[in-house]
Amino acid sequence: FQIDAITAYNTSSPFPHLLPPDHLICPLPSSQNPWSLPPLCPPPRQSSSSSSSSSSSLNDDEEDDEDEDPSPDCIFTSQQFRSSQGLSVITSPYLASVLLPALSDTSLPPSLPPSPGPSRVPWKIQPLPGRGMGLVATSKIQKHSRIMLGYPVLVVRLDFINGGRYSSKKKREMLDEAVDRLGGGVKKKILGLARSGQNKGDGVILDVLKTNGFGIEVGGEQHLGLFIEGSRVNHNCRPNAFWRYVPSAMAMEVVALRNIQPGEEVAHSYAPLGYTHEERKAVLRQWGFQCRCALCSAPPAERELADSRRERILEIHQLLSKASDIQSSRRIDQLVKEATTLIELEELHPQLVEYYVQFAKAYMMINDLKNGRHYIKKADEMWLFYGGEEHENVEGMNELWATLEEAEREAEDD
Ligand SMILES: C[S@@+](CC[C@H](N)C(=O)[O-])C[C@H]1O[C@@H](n2cnc3c(N)ncnc32)[C@H](O)[C@@H]1O
Repeated sequence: FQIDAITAYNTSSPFPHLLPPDHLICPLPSSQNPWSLPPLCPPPRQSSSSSSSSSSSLNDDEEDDEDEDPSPDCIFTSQQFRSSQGLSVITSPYLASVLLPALSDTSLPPSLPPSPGPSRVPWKIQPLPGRGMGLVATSKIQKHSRIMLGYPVLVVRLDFINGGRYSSKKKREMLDEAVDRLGGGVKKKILGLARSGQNKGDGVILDVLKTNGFGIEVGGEQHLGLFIEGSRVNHNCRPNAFWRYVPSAMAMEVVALRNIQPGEEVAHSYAPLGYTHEERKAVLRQWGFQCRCALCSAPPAERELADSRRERILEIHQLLSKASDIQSSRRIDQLVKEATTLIELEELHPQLVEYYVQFAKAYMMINDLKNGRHYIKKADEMWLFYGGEEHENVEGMNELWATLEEAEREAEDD
């Protein structure tokens, strides 16, 4: 199983052998050290190496790979993080340094308070048939409003988990230590996320991470973030919510895609939007469960209709990528309208971001710059909403604007 995805010194460490030689201690002057305990850096195995592309897992101790990363993964802990919620990180010293600006509570914008405060949340966590615990709305939730705000308790570099630089035993010890450093209350909450059947013993933290971790990027590298309440949001193939990550604050927001009525479950999609039933099944198998959302439990005819619409949406994407062959603005208008309607029928609204970009490119290919501008603007607005101001495609959008503006200048010159 391949999964995608920060702290003071504990003298009672159960792993004294993990204590690093001097040169492995993160070299921060103590006055600037944001971590409540000294980082703990067990040396990686001599002959093994890291590899995010490796197929190794915790059960595969003998993995070797060509790219060698000489830096160790260390355990960093801040017990003060977010009004003393606490945070442990397992990553390289360099990547941990990337997180430093996000650690302080005082630099957070007003929209991202360090703790939820006394305000009442519009949901509760309760058992749901066939889906374990889940989030259920207790009052009406407005479209596009924030449903939940959370900060991670654990962030673990994916390469640490999937790579072969540490033995399975060492990985488990480090994960246990990272959680122990957070104190009994947080540890209990983390263990409370374990699947029934998974006892609280060996390897349980890894299992909790695999089934609940959110993929987040730190310094361009994938990490898994564990958010206690966010972990309770189930999957739905027609989601009514999505999650948005704000890297500079390490904040996870769950946001409503549409109005949600009291009693409705709040769920987001763990699989890429637009996949067919079989494609979703394959992705969710990796998460270790069989989906029991309304669409997956619907009669075959309903699922087939959804599949055929999703296949057609993708087909239109491909047709539009060859818009220069079409050369008919009427035909492009038709395809744009058809894709928009199908995306709405399938309730895949976040997919519109990608499609608006495609519509813009198609119009630009046939020199319809007015429509090109219209859809770039719409895509930009949607990227901002779905991805936040720090969204991953800021550069892509800037390039698209630059291409359009150049084409507009050329058209004016002509
Ligand atoms: C991130 S957790 C969500 C919270 C979880 N239900 C709980 O009780 O803590 C993911 C797990 O929830 C269950 N789950 C989530 N969405 C589901 C769905 N649509 N159908 C069935 N099980 C689901 C699966 O067991 C999955 O491994």
